[in-house]
Amino acid sequence: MPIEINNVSYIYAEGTPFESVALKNINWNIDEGSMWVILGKTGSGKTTLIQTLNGLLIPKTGEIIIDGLSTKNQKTDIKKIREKIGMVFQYPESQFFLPTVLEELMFAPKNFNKNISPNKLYSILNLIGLNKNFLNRNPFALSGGEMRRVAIASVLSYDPKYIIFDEPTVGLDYDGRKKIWKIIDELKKLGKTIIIITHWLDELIPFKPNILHIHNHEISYIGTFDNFILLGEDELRKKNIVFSEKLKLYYCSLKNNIKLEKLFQY
Ligand SMILES: Nc1ncnc2c1ncn2[C@@H]1O[C@H](COP(=O)(O)OP(=O)(O)OP(=O)(O)O)[C@@H](O)[C@H]1O
Repeated sequence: MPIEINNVSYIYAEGTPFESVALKNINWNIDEGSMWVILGKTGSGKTTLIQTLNGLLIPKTGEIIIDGLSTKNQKTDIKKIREKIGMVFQYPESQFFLPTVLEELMFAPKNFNKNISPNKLYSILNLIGLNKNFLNRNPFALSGGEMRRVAIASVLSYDPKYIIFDEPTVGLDYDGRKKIWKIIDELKKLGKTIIIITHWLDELIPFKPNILHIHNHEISYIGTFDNFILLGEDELRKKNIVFSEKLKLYYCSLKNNIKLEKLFQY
């Protein structure tokens, strides 16, 4: 199993008056090439969970194993884990710190002692839909959508096997969101394992990712996309999921076994 999360709990500031429980008894296996979405209302523990995956946070209770490497084993080289798990943060500008896009894209491979050929660089630019001229641009002087795509490119530059997206489409218009979902679709086709935090479930209908729903820091649902939707509007409202018109239509198509897939494509 490429990623195993075994009975993980996480408490911030444990043993102090500021103690705050973030995760309780999380058990989750992530297969290679699979796609997952993590849902849950604000404060439920989503960010904490993804931060435990690449060793940014080490749980005291339970264990996380990435391709056989435990994040809590003192002998594990945490850099090896970080190289496998790319994180695209919610606010891309928080990831940038160099004056040009080219330097941003070259930084991580250098850090992981990896070469990135010009061809590889151009294929990444092609995938994210930006031309060569962007390489000389200041990353802070790009539009929100362009910044988001450069942030994805900087993660792709070191070719991680697993890619985590924290709210990848937040703040973008329809066109910008569509571009991001198309990139994610390409990455899925390339065999990457993809984990996404989002609140907009209806945008994910074309992908039908597996769902991990967290409520009060515990897993309240783990399973397929369609079975989650089939829980229905009332049950999903309790899980803080907005049952949009699009989700309602999809729910009806599932209930009545009518194929409407084409309607939901980008
Ligand atoms: N650095 C921290 N110190 C103390 N408590 C924290 C810290 N970070 C998060 N928490 C608490 O842990 C719990 C889980 O937070 P987390 O950020 O993982 O939730 P989330 O589901 O990602 O929320 P959001 O959707 O708002 O990003 C919350 O109660 C939060 O207040």
